[in-house]
Amino acid sequence: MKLTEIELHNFRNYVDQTLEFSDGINVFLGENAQGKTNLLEAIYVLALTRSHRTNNEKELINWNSQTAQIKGRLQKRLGTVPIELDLGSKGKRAKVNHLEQAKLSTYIGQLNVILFAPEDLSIVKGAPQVRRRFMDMEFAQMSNRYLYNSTQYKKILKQRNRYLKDLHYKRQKDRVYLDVLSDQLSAYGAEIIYQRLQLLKQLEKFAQNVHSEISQGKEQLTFDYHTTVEADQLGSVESIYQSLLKHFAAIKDKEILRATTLIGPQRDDLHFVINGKEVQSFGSQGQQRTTALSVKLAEIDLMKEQTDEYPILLLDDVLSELDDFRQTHLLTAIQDKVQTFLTTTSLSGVQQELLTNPRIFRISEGNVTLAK
Ligand SMILES: Nc1ncnc2c1ncn2[C@@H]1O[C@H](COP(=O)(O)OP(=O)(O)OP(=O)(O)O)[C@@H](O)[C@H]1O
Repeated sequence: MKLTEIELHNFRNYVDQTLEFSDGINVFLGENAQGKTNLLEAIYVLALTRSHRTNNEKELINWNSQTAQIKGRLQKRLGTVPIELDLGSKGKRAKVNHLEQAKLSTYIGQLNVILFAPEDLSIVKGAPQVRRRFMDMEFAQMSNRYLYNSTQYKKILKQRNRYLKDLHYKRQKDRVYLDVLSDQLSAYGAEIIYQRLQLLKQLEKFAQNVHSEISQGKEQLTFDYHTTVEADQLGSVESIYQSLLKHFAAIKDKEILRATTLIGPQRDDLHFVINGKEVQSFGSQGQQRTTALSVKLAEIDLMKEQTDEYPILLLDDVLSELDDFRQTHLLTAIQDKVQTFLTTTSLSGVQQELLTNPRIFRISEGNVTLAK
């Protein structure tokens, strides 16, 4: 899938702007606060009807206007598709092929995007819940079964935690109901852990390729899923279920004392390992950034497997996070695969002669000129 053209009316600091894009790499180049990210945001909003930067949609509309409009032309395998999003005080209106869509859900998905912004570094550096959230969000998008299991799991987890509190504070005696909840939680938990492992295996394969390419084969990235389930019990849903049940039985008193559930997928973590060393603890800043980027870029391949079309890639201020060598390798690794849009204040670290057919837009105070 490619976005061949975008037209903006009163979107942020763009009153009337039309841009035609390259199939490969498109660069929005300029000083700070000139409107680079606004362009990337416009593409994101066109795709998902909401911004990655703000929940207040009024901010997206130019200060001197009441409405804004973003139009895009998509090149898909089956032909050209015009899409359009209108923003105003009465809400959003979306069109596909000039036809207004009754529901935004039929519109979203026309243009698939993957965004990588500096905040995504927290997948590597952040707390475990960031990684669990990452897995849950990604895998729920890819698998209805995963979404179902995690919804059920959360429901039962809530009940179980409430019951543990009752046992703790109200000194309730009936532990049989706790066993029932432990059994249900183990069943859904086992499904989740098993599916995470399967999907992580696929993601790891893709991330390994990207990482190896960016680091020129010097670094091998592997994933390590941390869970209380013993390594030799991870092979099937049934054995994970049995293991969780056994652990629940063993820690019953402790859980009542702490009044909360102490094991399960909501406590697991994902560790990233480069050449045998954990990146979170031992990786350099550059390695941590490359890892986050590799994991994010691996989603491109997973999405392609899923939807049969490549998404487009948005990179917000990512180059400055990488050394010159990795900047060039990142861009050459992705340029023939996926249409890319990136914002940067400088391209001096990139060997531009290695880019095929890049289009470089220079942005200054909301004015766009084609530099190449
Ligand atoms: N609703 C709006 N109407 C008009 N101008 C706006 C609106 N929202 C933001 N701007 C202007 O957009 C500019 C910021 O643009 P943007 O966030 O794209 O910067 P940038 O070029 O990405 O900079 P940086 O490199 O610092 O991130 C600011 O000058 C701001 O005043």
